[in-house]
Amino acid sequence: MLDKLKESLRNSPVIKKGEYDYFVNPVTDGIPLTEPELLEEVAEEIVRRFRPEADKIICIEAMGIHHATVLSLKTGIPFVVVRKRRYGLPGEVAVHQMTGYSEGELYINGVDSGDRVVVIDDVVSTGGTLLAVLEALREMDVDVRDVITVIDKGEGSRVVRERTGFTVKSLVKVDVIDGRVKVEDIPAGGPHD
Ligand SMILES: O=P(O)(O)OC[C@H]1O[C@H](OP(=O)(O)OP(=O)(O)O)[C@H](O)[C@@H]1O
Ligand code: HPA
Repeated sequence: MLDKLKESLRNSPVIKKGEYDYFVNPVTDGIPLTEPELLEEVAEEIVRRFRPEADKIICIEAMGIHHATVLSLKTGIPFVVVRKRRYGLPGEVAVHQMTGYSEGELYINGVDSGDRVVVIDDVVSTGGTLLAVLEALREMDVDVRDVITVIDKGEGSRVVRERTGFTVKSLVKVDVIDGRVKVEDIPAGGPHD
């Protein structure tokens, strides 16, 4: 199960971003090469495990977009992208994103009070991105049905659960130890489901 994903993660180079150990992988960076079979394996497993049902999929620029695209094609659920670019459209909501190595603004458009949504991203690490987006969606009275990431890294999913009550559902757990990516299965129906 998820053999392509786990193999690609184990082979991911790790770079330092300041003190942060950053693994580089097609799922999270679109490099070195994003093979359709990997995207297919990831999306198939998300559908099989979590059966997403919603009015909209919400993904976060940039590396949530390719996963949302495949999931949208598979489920027929349309998706909207939380962008790093301000549009100034009526109702736009800006949130401040902080990760383990960067910070910036994210802009939510195309999401309305009462929408039933599934939030998807490539990875949760410190939880800073999901915290900002989920708190904004709660303020907007949006009905968040599921929060899904392909990869669970570090302590971010615990932080998100403690601060928002949402359980982040992920496919695999990774940690960087001595400059190498270690991958653990998350059993289907496990603590993340
Ligand atoms: O849990 P966190 O510590 O917030 O880290 C997770 C976030 O980090 C990356 O976003 P980033 O904006 O850095 O990169 P991207 O544009 O490549 O998606 C990733 O796509 C997640 O959104
Ligand atoms: N790799 C790729 N994307 C990320 C990471 C990482 O280690 N942490 C947060 N986003």
